[in-house]
Amino acid sequence: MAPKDKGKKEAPRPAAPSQPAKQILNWPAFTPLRPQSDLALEEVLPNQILTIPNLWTSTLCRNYVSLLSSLSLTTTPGKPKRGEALRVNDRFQVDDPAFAERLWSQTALKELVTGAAEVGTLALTDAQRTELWGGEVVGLNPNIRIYRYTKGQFFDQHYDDSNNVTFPGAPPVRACTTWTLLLYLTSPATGCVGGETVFYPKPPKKKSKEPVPEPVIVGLDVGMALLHRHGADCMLHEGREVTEGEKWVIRSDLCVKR
Ligand SMILES: O=C(O)CCC(=O)C(=O)O
Ligand SMILES: [Fe+2]
Repeated sequence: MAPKDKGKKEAPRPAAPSQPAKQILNWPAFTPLRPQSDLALEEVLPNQILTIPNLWTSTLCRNYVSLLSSLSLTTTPGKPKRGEALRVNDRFQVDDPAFAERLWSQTALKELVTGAAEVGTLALTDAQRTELWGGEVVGLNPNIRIYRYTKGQFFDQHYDDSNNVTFPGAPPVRACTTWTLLLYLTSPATGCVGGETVFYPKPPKKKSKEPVPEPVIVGLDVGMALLHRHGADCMLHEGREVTEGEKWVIRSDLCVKR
């Protein structure tokens, strides 16, 4: 749950189940990729916002954008329900456990997040890592969302909720989401202007003389993954308006055992 009374929530998933991925998409292989030793988790705001620059190469991002451009995306309604954030973008959603597993295991994500990589991880004990991710990370949310923002589109301020997820298998693994994953496929280098993801630290109490903290602005960077804590400790955030070109993002979430 997001902090109470402090802002809007992202709209829940539509009730209608997504279509099986195989009927729709043949996701290209994750190639080329940089060697894992070139990649690192970077702290933008410790405990809240982390990035992995170049998780995907620009070639891979370009190939995905050209595939995704052929999909028929749904434009979200301009009028949100009460309590939901205004979001104007084009999106495609699919339940695809196999793709989520590939994105987790066939990129540097799993090794960097779990601390298995030799370089580029955060210097944490196992207990600190469990605390950071909110439990034992088991993979990515199979609910994969693709966003395209064209000129004038944006995602207004909101909090991301935690959701329960069940990973298929024998036995199935019961998990819940704890961090949002955004993978940016475009940036100013591909002609996309604006679209930054902006986080608003909690303002000080009314009587406090503390200054209002500056927002944390994460600019788009082709192939960069952004992870931010969600659920009860989610920061208020938004996807700023795109003013030129197209912003493409793949969204999933880190899942921990429950
Ligand atoms: O597109 C962005 O920069 C933000 C997306 C977002 O906040 C979300 O998917 O919940
Ligand atoms: Fe969000």
